[in-house]
Amino acid sequence: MTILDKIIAEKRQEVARREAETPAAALQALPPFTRPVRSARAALTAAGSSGIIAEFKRRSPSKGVINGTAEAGATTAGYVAAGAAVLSVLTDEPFFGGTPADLWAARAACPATPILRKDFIISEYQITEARALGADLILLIASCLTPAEVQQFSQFAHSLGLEVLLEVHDEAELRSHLAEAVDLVGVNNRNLATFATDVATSARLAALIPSRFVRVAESGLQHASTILELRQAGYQGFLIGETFMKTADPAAALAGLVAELTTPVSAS
Ligand SMILES: O=C(O)c1ccccc1NCC(=O)[C@H](O)[C@H](O)COP(=O)(O)O
Repeated sequence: MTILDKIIAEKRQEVARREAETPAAALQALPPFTRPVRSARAALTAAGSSGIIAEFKRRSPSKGVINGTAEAGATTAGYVAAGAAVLSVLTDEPFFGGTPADLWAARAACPATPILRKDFIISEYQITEARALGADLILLIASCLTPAEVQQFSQFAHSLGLEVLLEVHDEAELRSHLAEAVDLVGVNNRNLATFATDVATSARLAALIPSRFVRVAESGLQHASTILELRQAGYQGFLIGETFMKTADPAAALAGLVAELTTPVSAS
């Protein structure tokens, strides 16, 4: 059993529990359910966008504790001030130490910035929950879903006004799961079964993603030079968690990266 199998098995129990506690109708009655959605597509493709999707990530199965003290509202507000185009907030508790309350806190602190609910979506209930928590887009992971589920969940997300980021890791997943209904396509450089991370994965798959989708490179990104290379390859979004969160000041780490991305290379 891989870690992903374990995450999904636990997620099925968690979702059943949450749905029994708070039915979808109750979520639909919460004020954020009808708030205007901010478009991640628009934020990533706007002129001058940093393209950075800055992630609030306390811990992970591959790295253990990354940051045991950061608070979601303050950290995401710092990210926005430092130039993040989009925010990502992990809401999985057992494996990542995130909570739905983290998403609430980020939403309250950053009303104008698109927020990705980063979780392992396996049911429409979680998409309704994402909307009620104040998210603007959801993640669908190809390796956890059938192509038919990607289609169904994308259409359901759109019916709630949410955008969809489809995550793939290789050519086969891209071929089998890419659906017209998704808005952004992310290439995860991390193999979720083995944790092996190689940024060359994004470079390899770039040309296979039709340009009508916003391309997002995910995981293992550390250096401005890598981001500049991936921009050349056609990427407009760069999902980064650990590189920022492992520092004492995640927002300052992001500000440093943004400064490097915008500093012209000297001709000497
Ligand atoms: O990060 C993990 O160890 C992990 C393990 C199993 C499933 C998902 C996992 N990560 C989720 C992500 O996609 C990353 O949080 C995201 O792409 C940011 O990655 P990084 O910049 O390397 O923190």
